[in-house]
Amino acid sequence: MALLEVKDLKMHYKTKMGYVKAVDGISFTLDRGESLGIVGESGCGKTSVSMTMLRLLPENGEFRGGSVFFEDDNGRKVDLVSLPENEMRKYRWKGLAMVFQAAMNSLNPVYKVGDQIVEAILTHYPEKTIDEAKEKVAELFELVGLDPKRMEQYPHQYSGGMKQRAVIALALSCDPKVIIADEPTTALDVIVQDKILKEMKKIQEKLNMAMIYISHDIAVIAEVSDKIAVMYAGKFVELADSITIFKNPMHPYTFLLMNAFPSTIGEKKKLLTIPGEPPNLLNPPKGCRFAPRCPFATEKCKEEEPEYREIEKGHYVACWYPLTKEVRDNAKNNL
Ligand SMILES: Nc1ncnc2c1ncn2[C@@H]1O[C@H](COP(=O)(O)OP(=O)(O)OP(=O)(O)O)[C@@H](O)[C@H]1O
Repeated sequence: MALLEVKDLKMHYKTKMGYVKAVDGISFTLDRGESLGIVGESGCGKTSVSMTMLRLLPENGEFRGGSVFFEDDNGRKVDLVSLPENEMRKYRWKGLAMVFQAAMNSLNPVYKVGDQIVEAILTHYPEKTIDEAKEKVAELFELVGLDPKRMEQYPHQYSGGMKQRAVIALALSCDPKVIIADEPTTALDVIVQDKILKEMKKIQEKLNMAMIYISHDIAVIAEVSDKIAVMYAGKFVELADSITIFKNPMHPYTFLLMNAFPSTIGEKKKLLTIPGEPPNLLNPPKGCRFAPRCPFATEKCKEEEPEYREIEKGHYVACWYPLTKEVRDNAKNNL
């Protein structure tokens, strides 16, 4: 069984204008040691997916259905969605831990960085002594590339990159099985960003942890993810291993997303544009949500919603007319 199995997850935000359908039927699986990248434009619901999985919803976030099966230490399959809150707490941090967007600001400025992580460890492992917790923090500092002497310092004495490393150490402190990293490095300059991502990947492999990376940048995601899910307007439109996503993107949105940004490496390519704006999630289009912006859409796409289905092994696509190489080559010259 997969470590994590998310099935038809739905969560909508209640607003004065109606319901924002931010998570609208998301399904995927994640094995031990595997990494999944979730990519999509701002506002498509990436953060909402992880918040729904962890059940950290704001007051107006309404769970609307689905399951989040997690394999616990005893090999039991637990649906996190159905657990009472006090049970769920055992799975946050120890089961699934999260590195939030702008996580660097999540360190408390008035406490020493080391003490904050010691406290997290003692909360989840009350049987540990302070010395044992400190020893663990020192190990984690080494692991994320921080000098353990810095445990005695306050957050303002850290650079942005160092704070980010400390937050990663915090996320690792309870030995989670899955880490969800939501744009973990966007506040950092590109070089530091790249370095930290690569190091996170190494740590993930070393500890055989599963990882979910969230980013709007498909190039960043590709570097660290075994498989990639492309999200559009509250839904996954395509999911496959990273190589397949790049070599054989079948959903028009994936194809356009990959060809809409200049690449710093590789051949020079003509840039394609994605016309229009993402839909308003209060009232998404009734057929395929991408149809109004899709250069390949037909009347059927505007009327009927395509099923998200496995087209070839491990390759899921929600499109009435999955792209072939021929269509893509043609489009590169003619769009
Ligand atoms: N508390 C809330 N109440 C109402 N709508 C919300 C709330 N939080 C988010 N939304 C809306 O839900 C949708 C999904 O937001 P979400 O932050 O999950 O997207 P995202 O893909 O993570 O975006 P970004 O990359 O900008 O973080 C957006 O339309 C957003 O405006």
